[in-house]
Amino acid sequence: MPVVRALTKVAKKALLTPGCGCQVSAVAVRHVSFSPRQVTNASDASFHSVSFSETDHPKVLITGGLGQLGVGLAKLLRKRFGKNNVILSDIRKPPTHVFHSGPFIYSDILDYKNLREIVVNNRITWLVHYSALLSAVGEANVALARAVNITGLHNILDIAAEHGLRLFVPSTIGAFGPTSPRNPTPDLCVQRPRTIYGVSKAHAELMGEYYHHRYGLDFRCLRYPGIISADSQPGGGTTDYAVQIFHDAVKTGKFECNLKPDTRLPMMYIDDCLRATLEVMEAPAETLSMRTYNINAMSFTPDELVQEVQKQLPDLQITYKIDPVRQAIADSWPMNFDDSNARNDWRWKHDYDLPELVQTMLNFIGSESQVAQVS
Ligand SMILES: NC(=O)c1ccc[n+]([C@@H]2O[C@H](COP(=O)([O-])OP(=O)(O)OC[C@H]3O[C@@H](n4cnc5c(N)ncnc54)[C@H](O)[C@@H]3O)[C@@H](O)[C@H]2O)c1
Ligand SMILES: C[C@@H](O)[C@H](N)C(=O)O
Repeated sequence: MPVVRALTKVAKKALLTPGCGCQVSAVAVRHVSFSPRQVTNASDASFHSVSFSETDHPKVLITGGLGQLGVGLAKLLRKRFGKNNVILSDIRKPPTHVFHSGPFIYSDILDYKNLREIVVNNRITWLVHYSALLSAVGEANVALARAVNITGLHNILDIAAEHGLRLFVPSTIGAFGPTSPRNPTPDLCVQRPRTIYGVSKAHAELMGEYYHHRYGLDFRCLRYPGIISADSQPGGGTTDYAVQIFHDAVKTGKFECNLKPDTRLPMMYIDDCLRATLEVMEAPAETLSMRTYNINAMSFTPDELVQEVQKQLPDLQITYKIDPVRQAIADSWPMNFDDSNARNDWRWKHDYDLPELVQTMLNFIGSESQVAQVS
């Protein structure tokens, strides 16, 4: 299915599906006796009620875990901390293989009381907050994106502060805008994003850092580039073309690209992204000179990606049908990301450049499609 149609379908689904977070108008009003607003100085942050010895494994909750990144992260964290120490959650129904691979729980991040109950009953110590509406879907439904990405984040921050959790919230290249330096984009510079997604992520960075300084919240944030994965589908972003091309190339030998051939964006293979997430979560606090870091691996245009894929599949045919919404977003985003602070502070290092990415994606999708043909 062409990407544009797939996106429209995702956006419509987000608008129409009951329980997809659309109960925005009924956002839960908080009835709690504690609020970080009641904490009067940073030293009071020692109220943390959960006893968690450093020698224990963390007990992790992942919100929005059924999207492109959550299932892979759960797999990585379960390998490290044990299957039952990592709980996936979402508002969607998990596929059978995910349901049987470890603990799964329903959680709508707009339901503050339910979220708190899950954290308390499961003695959660780390929270990875993945729920969000991405850039293109967000522009198609600003009210829902504002509710999930901003109101939802407020719930997460309060619960994390209240229960002394280590909190990871991903940000994005989309937290920058047309007035930011684009080549390269450093950690600290002008941030005036022009999408609701970008505005909500810049807000998340600032709120997380504020809670860190004000209440001692252990907030950690990475700005991810566009993430490319073979066994999970992107949720409606501007960088989705760089995933879809591999599926179409293997299955039909044709690809219609919705960005111009010379649109350069930072990108990363999913294994690097998930490993970075674990590494920054495990980094000793004293190594973190900042709480929000750019991370980077490679940067390419559709034309450069096509040329690399054509080294393996020379018959691949490309056409361009530009989506004006996505093109305008991409034109306002960084072309190259400066991640030198992550590399210096906690030794971030990517494994996959463009050739390894293309080889890995084609191997995975190619072998999957062979299995499908046989069965
Ligand atoms: N994938 C990327 O390229 C990329 C790049 C930069 C940053 N990020 C960030 O990483 C995180 C995960 O990204 P992803 O690609 O897996 O996203 P995704 O869109 O694939 O998945 C998001 C998930 O959030 C869930 N969700 C929506 N409303 C919810 C609600 N009210 N309560 C609970 N869950 C809800 C959805 O059901 C979905 O499964 C997001 O915060 C995203 O902004 C992703
Ligand atoms: C870059 C990232 O945040 C997401 N893949 C998007 O395009 O919206």
